[in-house]
Amino acid sequence: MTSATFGFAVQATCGKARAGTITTPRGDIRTPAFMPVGTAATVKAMLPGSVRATGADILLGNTYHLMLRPTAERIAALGGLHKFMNWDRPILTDSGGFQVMSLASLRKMTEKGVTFRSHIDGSRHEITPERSMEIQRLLGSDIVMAFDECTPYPADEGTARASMELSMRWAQRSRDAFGDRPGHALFGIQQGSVYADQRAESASKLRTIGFDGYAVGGLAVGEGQEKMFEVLDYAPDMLPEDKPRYLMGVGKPSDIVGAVARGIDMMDCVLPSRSGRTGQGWTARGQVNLRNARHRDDPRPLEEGCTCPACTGYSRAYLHHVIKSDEIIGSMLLTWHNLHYYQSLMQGLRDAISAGALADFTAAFHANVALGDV
Ligand SMILES: Nc1cc(CSc2ncc[nH]2)c2nc(N)[nH]c(=O)c2c1
Ligand SMILES: [Zn+2]
Repeated sequence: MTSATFGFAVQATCGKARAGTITTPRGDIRTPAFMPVGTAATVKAMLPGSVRATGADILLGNTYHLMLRPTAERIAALGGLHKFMNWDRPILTDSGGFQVMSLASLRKMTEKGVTFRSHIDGSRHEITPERSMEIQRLLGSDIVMAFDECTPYPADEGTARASMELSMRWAQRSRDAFGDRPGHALFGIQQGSVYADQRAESASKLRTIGFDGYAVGGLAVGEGQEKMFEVLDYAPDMLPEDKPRYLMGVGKPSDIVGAVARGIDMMDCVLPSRSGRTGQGWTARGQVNLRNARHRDDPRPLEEGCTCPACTGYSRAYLHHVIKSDEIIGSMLLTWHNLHYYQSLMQGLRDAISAGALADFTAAFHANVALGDV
């Protein structure tokens, strides 16, 4: 299905959890949704068709990486990011601030924006809310993120407040620069660290500005699952319930189950792809480290019953061998399996919410993980 405009409809709820659909001109996104990360215009070790085969409806791109190489102007001249990377479904792009703070050097932040030197070749660059909106427009992304500062953790109340207030001023400038782009969405990003009053002020400011969706930012920054859930016990409720809620940078499977139960509709994380390349397999029974010698004679698949190419075509012994030998197929198979597992988890969550049985699903999820890998 496609729609000329951007829309969101909730089809079912179970407690705070919602099952819904985001409609975009490039296709529908079933929520709760997990978005694979395609930082440099590729989900590493995967062809776009393979990403789709895992069940992904949308993937992520990165303003920071693409502005440095090959540049947004070059991608625009070549027809935009969808054509460039051969993915014709929705793309969400992050706005660049988070990556600048975590990757670039010689960073200088002012009210205007951030100047920095590229981690690739040391060249000087500047990102402002206006430049971030221009880059994401040049890329052609369907969901654009406001330019924000992800408040580091831990931050005292004064530091968190100054950071949140800067992000809210940048959110207004992002909205003003984005303009009116039917079929394209602009998402605001809530900050406020772990302080409920600041989270409320941030949400209120974002509502006043008005966005097509709202992200919970400033989490998954080292606070740990318990603290993250403590904030998620109230922060998503502060955001408009008729718009998608996106928790940025999350997470491992148990993070995802807990976040969905607290009202989150969209998540993204490099974990399934990045850890796949190091030989980590994620399964319903927990993590399996294929580098471990205990797998070298094991003829069984990574996960019994999994229908992905890694589990239907290969043994643990083979996966152990190609991972230890650093063969490219090892990254391909483990990434595919992990993304397939994550999408299966999302499908299970969507089905459980629609059946009003999320508590049972959650209990079974934790019971399976407790069984551990055999
Ligand atoms: N934890 C976390 C992760 C990300 C990157 S999400 C991402 N970008 C590309 C891939 N994934 C964040 N991004 C922004 N803009 N703001 C945040 O507060 C924030 C917090
Ligand atoms: Zn599998």
